[in-house]
Amino acid sequence: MSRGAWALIPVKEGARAKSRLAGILTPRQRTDLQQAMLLDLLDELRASQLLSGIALCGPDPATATLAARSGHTFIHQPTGTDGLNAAVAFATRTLSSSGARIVAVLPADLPFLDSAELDIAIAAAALARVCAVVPDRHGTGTNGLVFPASTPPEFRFGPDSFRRHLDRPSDRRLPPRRALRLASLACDIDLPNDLEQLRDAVSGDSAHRARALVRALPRHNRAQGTKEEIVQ
Ligand SMILES: Nc1nc2c(ncn2[C@@H]2O[C@H](COP(=O)(O)OP(=O)(O)OP(=O)(O)O)[C@@H](O)[C@H]2O)c(=O)[nH]1
Ligand SMILES: O=C(O)[C@H](O)COP(=O)(O)O
Repeated sequence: MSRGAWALIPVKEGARAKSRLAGILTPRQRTDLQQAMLLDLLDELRASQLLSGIALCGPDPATATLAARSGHTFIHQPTGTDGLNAAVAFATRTLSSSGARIVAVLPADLPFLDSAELDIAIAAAALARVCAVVPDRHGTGTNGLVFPASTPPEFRFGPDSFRRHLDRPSDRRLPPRRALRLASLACDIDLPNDLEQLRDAVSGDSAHRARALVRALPRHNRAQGTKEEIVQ
Protein backbone atom coordinates (compact mmCIF):
# COMPACT_ATOMS: atom_id res chain seq x y z
CA MET A 1 0.00 0.00 0.00
CA SER A 2 1.38 3.43 -0.88
CA ARG A 3 2.15 5.90 1.84
CA GLY A 4 0.75 9.40 1.63
CA ALA A 5 -2.87 10.52 1.70
CA TRP A 6 -5.78 8.12 1.44
CA ALA A 7 -9.45 8.76 0.89
CA LEU A 8 -11.57 6.50 3.09
CA ILE A 9 -15.17 6.07 1.99
CA PRO A 10 -17.48 4.10 4.31
CA VAL A 11 -20.20 2.31 2.36
CA LYS A 12 -23.30 0.84 3.99
CA GLU A 13 -24.76 -2.39 2.67
CA GLY A 14 -26.91 -1.52 -0.35
CA ALA A 15 -30.16 -2.78 1.16
CA ARG A 16 -29.94 -0.22 4.00
CA ALA A 17 -28.64 2.72 1.95
CA LYS A 18 -30.35 6.10 1.66
CA SER A 19 -33.14 5.17 4.06
CA ARG A 20 -34.37 8.77 4.25
CA LEU A 21 -35.38 8.43 0.61
CA ALA A 22 -37.52 5.35 1.31
CA GLY A 23 -40.71 7.42 0.94
CA ILE A 24 -40.01 8.12 -2.73
CA LEU A 25 -37.52 5.51 -3.98
CA THR A 26 -37.78 1.73 -4.09
CA PRO A 27 -35.03 -0.28 -2.34
CA ARG A 28 -33.50 -1.02 -5.75
CA GLN A 29 -33.51 2.66 -6.72
CA ARG A 30 -31.83 3.59 -3.42
CA THR A 31 -29.11 0.97 -3.91
CA ASP A 32 -28.58 2.19 -7.48
CA LEU A 33 -28.43 5.82 -6.36
CA GLN A 34 -25.82 5.06 -3.70
CA GLN A 35 -23.74 3.23 -6.31
CA ALA A 36 -24.10 5.97 -8.96
CA MET A 37 -23.01 8.67 -6.50
CA LEU A 38 -20.11 6.54 -5.32
CA LEU A 39 -18.89 5.96 -8.89
CA ASP A 40 -19.16 9.69 -9.65
CA LEU A 41 -17.15 10.43 -6.52
CA LEU A 42 -14.48 7.85 -7.37
CA ASP A 43 -14.07 9.30 -10.88
CA GLU A 44 -13.51 12.75 -9.44
CA LEU A 45 -11.09 11.56 -6.73
CA ARG A 46 -8.79 10.19 -9.44
CA ALA A 47 -8.09 13.82 -10.40
CA SER A 48 -6.70 14.65 -6.95
CA GLN A 49 -3.05 15.75 -6.98
CA LEU A 50 -2.48 14.68 -3.39
CA LEU A 51 -4.23 11.33 -2.92
CA SER A 52 -2.08 8.20 -3.02
CA GLY A 53 -4.98 5.81 -2.73
CA ILE A 54 -8.69 5.27 -2.20
CA ALA A 55 -10.19 2.73 0.22
CA LEU A 56 -13.80 1.65 0.54
CA CYS A 57 -14.90 0.16 3.84
CA GLY A 58 -18.07 -1.78 4.44
CA PRO A 59 -19.71 -5.14 5.13
CA ASP A 60 -21.15 -5.71 1.64
CA PRO A 61 -19.56 -8.09 -0.91
CA ALA A 62 -20.97 -5.80 -3.63
CA THR A 63 -18.71 -3.01 -2.32
CA ALA A 64 -15.73 -5.37 -2.44
CA THR A 65 -16.55 -6.17 -6.07
CA LEU A 66 -16.93 -2.50 -6.96
CA ALA A 67 -13.57 -1.70 -5.30
CA ALA A 68 -11.83 -4.54 -7.14
CA ARG A 69 -13.30 -3.50 -10.50
CA SER A 70 -12.24 0.10 -10.06
CA GLY A 71 -8.78 -0.76 -8.76
CA HIS A 72 -9.28 0.51 -5.22
CA THR A 73 -8.61 -1.01 -1.83
CA PHE A 74 -11.44 -2.70 0.07
CA ILE A 75 -11.38 -2.92 3.85
CA HIS A 76 -13.90 -5.43 5.10
CA GLN A 77 -15.90 -4.17 8.07
CA PRO A 78 -15.70 -7.07 10.51
CA THR A 79 -18.90 -8.63 11.80
CA GLY A 80 -19.66 -7.06 15.15
CA THR A 81 -18.24 -3.67 14.13
CA ASP A 82 -21.53 -1.85 14.27
CA GLY A 83 -22.22 1.50 12.73
CA LEU A 84 -20.39 4.22 10.88
CA ASN A 85 -18.08 5.42 13.67
CA ALA A 86 -16.79 1.94 14.50
CA ALA A 87 -16.32 1.14 10.80
CA VAL A 88 -14.33 4.31 10.17
CA ALA A 89 -12.19 3.78 13.29
CA PHE A 90 -11.37 0.23 12.20
CA ALA A 91 -10.51 1.26 8.64
CA THR A 92 -8.36 4.16 9.83
CA ARG A 93 -6.30 1.80 12.00
CA THR A 94 -5.90 -0.50 9.00
CA LEU A 95 -4.71 2.33 6.75
CA SER A 96 -2.40 3.79 9.39
CA SER A 97 -0.74 0.45 10.11
CA SER A 98 -0.22 0.01 6.35
CA GLY A 99 1.68 3.29 6.09
CA ALA A 100 -0.93 5.91 5.26
CA ARG A 101 0.09 9.37 6.50
CA ILE A 102 -3.17 11.27 6.01
CA VAL A 103 -6.73 9.93 5.99
CA ALA A 104 -9.65 11.81 4.42
CA VAL A 105 -12.99 10.33 5.46
CA LEU A 106 -15.69 11.13 2.89
CA PRO A 107 -19.30 9.92 2.70
CA ALA A 108 -20.32 8.15 -0.51
CA ASP A 109 -23.01 10.73 -1.28
CA LEU A 110 -20.86 13.66 -2.41
CA PRO A 111 -21.37 13.54 -6.18
CA PHE A 112 -20.40 17.21 -6.66
CA LEU A 113 -17.02 16.99 -4.95
CA ASP A 114 -14.18 18.88 -6.66
CA SER A 115 -10.91 17.09 -5.98
CA ALA A 116 -8.99 20.40 -5.94
CA GLU A 117 -11.01 21.37 -2.87
CA LEU A 118 -10.29 18.06 -1.20
CA ASP A 119 -6.60 18.73 -1.85
CA ILE A 120 -6.90 21.95 0.19
CA ALA A 121 -8.07 19.91 3.20
CA ILE A 122 -5.32 17.31 2.69
CA ALA A 123 -2.67 20.04 2.51
CA ALA A 124 -4.02 21.59 5.73
CA ALA A 125 -3.83 18.27 7.58
CA ALA A 126 -0.37 17.43 6.23
CA LEU A 127 1.35 20.82 6.51
CA ALA A 128 -0.38 22.42 9.50
CA ARG A 129 -1.00 19.07 11.27
CA VAL A 130 -4.62 19.83 11.96
CA CYS A 131 -7.75 17.74 11.79
CA ALA A 132 -9.83 19.53 9.14
CA VAL A 133 -13.59 19.25 9.67
CA VAL A 134 -15.70 20.07 6.60
CA PRO A 135 -19.39 20.82 7.27
CA ASP A 136 -22.42 20.05 5.15
CA ARG A 137 -24.38 23.02 3.81
CA HIS A 138 -26.64 23.03 6.87
CA GLY A 139 -23.62 23.50 9.13
CA THR A 140 -24.63 20.48 11.23
CA GLY A 141 -23.28 17.34 9.53
CA THR A 142 -19.69 16.42 8.65
CA ASN A 143 -18.94 15.84 4.96
CA GLY A 144 -15.17 15.55 5.30
CA LEU A 145 -12.78 14.71 8.12
CA VAL A 146 -9.10 14.91 7.16
CA PHE A 147 -6.35 14.16 9.69
CA PRO A 148 -2.89 12.66 10.19
CA ALA A 149 -3.44 8.89 10.18
CA SER A 150 -1.40 8.25 13.32
CA THR A 151 -3.52 10.65 15.40
CA PRO A 152 -7.16 10.14 14.41
CA PRO A 153 -9.93 12.07 16.15
CA GLU A 154 -12.71 10.40 18.06
CA PHE A 155 -15.29 9.72 15.34
CA ARG A 156 -18.62 11.32 16.14
CA PHE A 157 -20.67 10.94 12.98
CA GLY A 158 -24.37 11.27 13.72
CA PRO A 159 -26.58 14.17 14.80
CA ASP A 160 -24.73 17.49 15.20
CA SER A 161 -21.46 15.83 14.17
CA PHE A 162 -19.85 19.02 12.81
CA ARG A 163 -19.92 20.75 16.19
CA ARG A 164 -18.95 17.54 18.00
CA HIS A 165 -15.98 16.90 15.69
CA LEU A 166 -14.74 20.42 16.47
CA ASP A 167 -14.66 19.83 20.25
CA ARG A 168 -11.19 20.37 21.63
CA PRO A 169 -9.59 16.93 22.05
CA SER A 170 -9.09 15.88 25.65
CA ASP A 171 -5.65 14.51 24.72
CA ARG A 172 -3.45 17.58 24.09
CA ARG A 173 -1.13 15.52 21.86
CA LEU A 174 -3.86 15.22 19.24
CA PRO A 175 -3.93 17.77 16.40
CA PRO A 176 -6.20 20.79 16.85
CA ARG A 177 -9.51 20.79 14.97
CA ARG A 178 -10.08 23.34 12.22
CA ALA A 179 -13.40 24.05 10.48
CA LEU A 180 -12.90 24.18 6.72
CA ARG A 181 -15.86 25.20 4.56
CA LEU A 182 -15.52 23.80 1.04
CA ALA A 183 -18.40 24.46 -1.36
CA SER A 184 -18.16 21.26 -3.39
CA LEU A 185 -18.17 19.10 -0.26
CA ALA A 186 -21.17 20.89 1.23
CA CYS A 187 -23.77 19.17 -0.92
CA ASP A 188 -24.56 15.63 0.20
CA ILE A 189 -27.72 13.89 -0.97
CA ASP A 190 -29.91 12.84 1.94
CA LEU A 191 -33.47 14.08 1.50
CA PRO A 192 -36.03 14.13 -1.33
CA ASN A 193 -35.40 17.81 -2.05
CA ASP A 194 -31.68 17.10 -2.47
CA LEU A 195 -32.52 15.01 -5.56
CA GLU A 196 -33.54 18.20 -7.35
CA GLN A 197 -29.94 19.39 -7.16
CA LEU A 198 -28.91 16.28 -9.03
CA ARG A 199 -31.64 16.80 -11.60
CA ASP A 200 -30.48 20.37 -12.15
CA ALA A 201 -26.79 19.45 -12.35
CA VAL A 202 -25.22 20.71 -15.56
CA SER A 203 -23.12 18.64 -17.92
CA GLY A 204 -19.54 19.02 -16.80
CA ASP A 205 -20.52 18.53 -13.14
CA SER A 206 -18.91 15.46 -11.67
CA ALA A 207 -22.35 14.04 -10.81
CA HIS A 208 -23.11 12.65 -14.27
CA ARG A 209 -24.19 9.09 -13.32
CA ALA A 210 -26.33 10.25 -10.41
CA ARG A 211 -27.85 12.98 -12.57
CA ALA A 212 -28.79 10.49 -15.30
CA LEU A 213 -30.35 8.15 -12.75
CA VAL A 214 -32.47 10.87 -11.13
CA ARG A 215 -33.55 12.32 -14.49
CA ALA A 216 -34.77 8.87 -15.52
CA LEU A 217 -37.09 8.62 -12.50
CA PRO A 218 -40.79 9.16 -13.18
CA ARG A 219 -41.84 12.63 -12.01
CA HIS A 220 -44.14 11.32 -9.23
CA ASN A 221 -41.06 9.68 -7.69
CA ARG A 222 -39.46 13.03 -7.01
CA ALA A 223 -41.48 14.20 -4.02
CA GLN A 224 -40.97 17.72 -2.77
CA GLY A 225 -40.89 16.69 0.88
CA THR A 226 -39.16 18.92 3.38
CA LYS A 227 -36.80 17.64 6.05
CA GLU A 228 -39.59 18.00 8.61
CA GLU A 229 -42.07 15.99 6.53
CA ILE A 230 -39.63 13.19 5.91
CA VAL A 231 -37.87 12.89 9.28
CA GLN A 232 -40.87 12.06 11.48
N1 LIG B 1 -19.17 0.91 6.41
C1 LIG B 1 -20.25 1.56 6.86
N2 LIG B 1 -20.64 2.70 6.26
C2 LIG B 1 -21.73 3.33 6.74
C3 LIG B 1 -22.48 2.84 7.84
N3 LIG B 1 -23.50 3.70 8.07
C4 LIG B 1 -23.39 4.68 7.16
N4 LIG B 1 -22.33 4.46 6.34
C5 LIG B 1 -21.86 5.31 5.22
O1 LIG B 1 -21.58 6.59 5.77
C6 LIG B 1 -21.96 7.64 4.89
C7 LIG B 1 -23.04 8.52 5.52
O2 LIG B 1 -24.08 7.66 5.83
P1 LIG B 1 -25.57 8.04 6.25
O3 LIG B 1 -25.96 9.40 5.80
O4 LIG B 1 -25.71 7.70 7.69
O5 LIG B 1 -26.38 6.92 5.43
P2 LIG B 1 -27.00 6.99 4.00
O6 LIG B 1 -27.22 5.60 3.55
O7 LIG B 1 -26.17 7.86 3.11
O8 LIG B 1 -28.41 7.71 4.22
P3 LIG B 1 -29.57 7.42 5.34
O9 LIG B 1 -29.84 5.95 5.38
O10 LIG B 1 -30.73 8.20 4.82
O11 LIG B 1 -29.04 7.95 6.65
C8 LIG B 1 -22.41 6.92 3.61
O12 LIG B 1 -21.27 6.77 2.79
C9 LIG B 1 -22.87 5.57 4.12
O13 LIG B 1 -22.85 4.56 3.13
C10 LIG B 1 -22.04 1.62 8.45
O14 LIG B 1 -22.64 1.11 9.39
N5 LIG B 1 -20.92 1.02 7.93
O1 LIG C 1 -22.29 12.91 10.87
C1 LIG C 1 -22.92 13.05 9.85
O2 LIG C 1 -22.84 14.10 9.18
C2 LIG C 1 -23.84 11.90 9.42
O3 LIG C 1 -23.57 10.75 10.08
C3 LIG C 1 -23.71 11.57 7.98
O4 LIG C 1 -24.10 12.66 7.28
P1 LIG C 1 -25.56 12.85 6.66
O5 LIG C 1 -26.58 12.55 7.70
O6 LIG C 1 -25.54 14.30 6.28
O7 LIG C 1 -25.58 11.92 5.51
